[in-house]
Amino acid sequence: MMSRYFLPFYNRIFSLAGTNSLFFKKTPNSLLIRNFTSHYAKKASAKESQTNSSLLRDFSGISKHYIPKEGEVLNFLNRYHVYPKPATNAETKRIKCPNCRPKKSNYYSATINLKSGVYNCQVCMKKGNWGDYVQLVSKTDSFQIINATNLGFGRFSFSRSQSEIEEFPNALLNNPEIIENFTKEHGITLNTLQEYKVGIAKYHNINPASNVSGRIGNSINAQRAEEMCFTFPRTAPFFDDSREEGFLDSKITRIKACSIKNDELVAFDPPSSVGGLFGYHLAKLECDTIILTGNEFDAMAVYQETNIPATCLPNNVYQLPLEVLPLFERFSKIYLWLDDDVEGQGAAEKFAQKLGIDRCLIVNTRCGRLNGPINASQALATGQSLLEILYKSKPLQHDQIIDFEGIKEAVYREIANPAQVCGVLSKDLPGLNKILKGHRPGEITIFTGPTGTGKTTILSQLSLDYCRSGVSTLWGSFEIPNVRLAKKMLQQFAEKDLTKYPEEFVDLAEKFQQLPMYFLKFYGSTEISTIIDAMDHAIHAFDVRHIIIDNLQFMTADQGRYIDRWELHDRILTSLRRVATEKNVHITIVVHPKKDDKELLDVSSVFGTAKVTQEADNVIILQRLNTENGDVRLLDIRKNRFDGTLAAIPIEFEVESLKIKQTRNNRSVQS
Ligand SMILES: Nc1ncnc2c1ncn2[C@@H]1O[C@H](COP(=O)(O)OP(=O)(O)OP(=O)(O)O)[C@@H](O)[C@H]1O
Repeated sequence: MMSRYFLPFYNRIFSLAGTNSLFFKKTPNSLLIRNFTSHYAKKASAKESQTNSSLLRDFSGISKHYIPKEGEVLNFLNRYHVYPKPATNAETKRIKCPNCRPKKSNYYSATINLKSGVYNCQVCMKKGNWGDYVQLVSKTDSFQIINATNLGFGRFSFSRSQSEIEEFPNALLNNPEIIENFTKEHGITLNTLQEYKVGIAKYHNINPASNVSGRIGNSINAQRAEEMCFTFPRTAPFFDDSREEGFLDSKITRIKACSIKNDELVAFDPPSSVGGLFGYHLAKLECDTIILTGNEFDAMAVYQETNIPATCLPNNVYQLPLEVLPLFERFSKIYLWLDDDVEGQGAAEKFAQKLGIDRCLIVNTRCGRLNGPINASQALATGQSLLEILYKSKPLQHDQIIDFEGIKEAVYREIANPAQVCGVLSKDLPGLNKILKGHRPGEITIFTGPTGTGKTTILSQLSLDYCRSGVSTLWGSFEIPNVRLAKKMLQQFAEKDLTKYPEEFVDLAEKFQQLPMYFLKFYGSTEISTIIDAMDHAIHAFDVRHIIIDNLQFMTADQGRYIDRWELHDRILTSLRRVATEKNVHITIVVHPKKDDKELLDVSSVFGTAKVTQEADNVIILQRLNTENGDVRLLDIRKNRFDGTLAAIPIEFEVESLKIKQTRNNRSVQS
């Protein structure tokens, strides 16, 4: 299924990022990219007869190289009530033109190819690729996805002036000892560092939450002191109209600061996400190939050894956000060189689909071996030939039918990384890992418990926990407003009552702003089709991997007047199951229990028919028991499709941090 991907939405992201940053006050990002493509088109036309129009047009949010999946075009048409009629062949259908639709005489004047999504109108002569069609049909800016920045958290502009930022590389040059240590440790030369404009500077608000693999500790309070950091600039092209013949240059749009002592401590300046990529300025106009790696060290290692421009993911998590997609449009070949493990290769496949699989090649650092270096920087450090590894890259298979040979490497990878197959681990609740083994994509979790026992509070904490380990998260809070939810989350993030420490808000908000955490603006009763559209969009635009719906009853209030309420819930569960499976995301749904006198709830207490819990992979019940020692709460895992382990964890609540933790000296109780 395909969602509505909007240009208005996309432009909003650009303008949000752009108008507020120091540099972009005069030059919003959208203008910058458009000017860049325009300039590129001018140059390209001199060399080859490229279609300028395709280079000049605005980016629709979907790459022009994107190939729709089987059935995606038809599903989209059905969703928008566009019912195609037969045309000349089975693959092509007649549709109402999205451009000249208002005129009745022009009904069904356009054709669309159900495989490629390419459309063409014989009346208004409008034609375009799948992204263009989606953009035309999805005209209304109804996407209601926001992040902490939109909620008013954090900072939008650089912490210092552009001229100070441009001095960072010189500060590095004045520190030969740092250069020597870096070169020795990573095998990356001073020349490469300079080409990438790497520098050093002091940053104080280092964020241990931004981390790809989540290997770092939890304490965010220990990081208040200033740290000397390497600075890795993100650059974007800039076209200066004022100069004769135009002038194409690049400007620094954002800095990633990374502690010299501990490269897992990271801060972004500005904290809000902005268009621009590390080393993008190295891809000159004539370049048609780029390598996308997982981090700056890999990008520099690859560029140094292959001489092919290499960049890395912008946000330190497995996320290729909409802001940077247009920067890849001009390349005809993109190598995806992410970590050769389950997570990395899963992300590489997803990004290849997003960028267009026909122009992507996937690099496996291990080249099918069970062990060895996992990424480019490790390969460089162990003396491997990066060029040889690059030559062995392979395209992603189109075919639906595959033999064992085709999946052998993926099977090896799963054998070599059993922990990653189990999913992302909770840092706050190790007891939960022992039972559920981890937070896995493609699953549905039903979370229930009596009213007011702390379901939202726990899910807020858990989602934050996974998000800090790099799981991009979308919250659908239909009961409590986003500002209240975000406030609760920020208190859990700070691990203290912020009303007592208001002076810490600014720093914390900046850290929080950098998390891949998004919120649906919908509130109260909302149609499931609207929600699925928004989910699809968030999955495409922000690589969301965890979606929380809190809660099913509020989301469906006043709906299903003509059908049974339980039947409505069944239908919704079927739709959400399909999203979880097809898009490989984890969906957690809060469902209130039936009105029941039972003190101890069980799977049959979940509101609705048995289908609700049958569709679920996990059922977690927050139990509240009145004992002689008072009120006791348990996280009771009553269904676990992954390995069947069932148990209950006694929990206690900390009022200051609004967080739960496993009760001390109290092991989980086997069900
Ligand atoms: N384990 C707990 N022990 C005591 N109080 C808690 C606990 N968890 C949350 N609370 C407090 O209880 C209140 C309700 O919490 P919360 O909104 O998370 O409950 P809920 O189960 O989601 O409610 P509802 O059923 O209305 O959706 C909040 O004020 C919260 O701080």
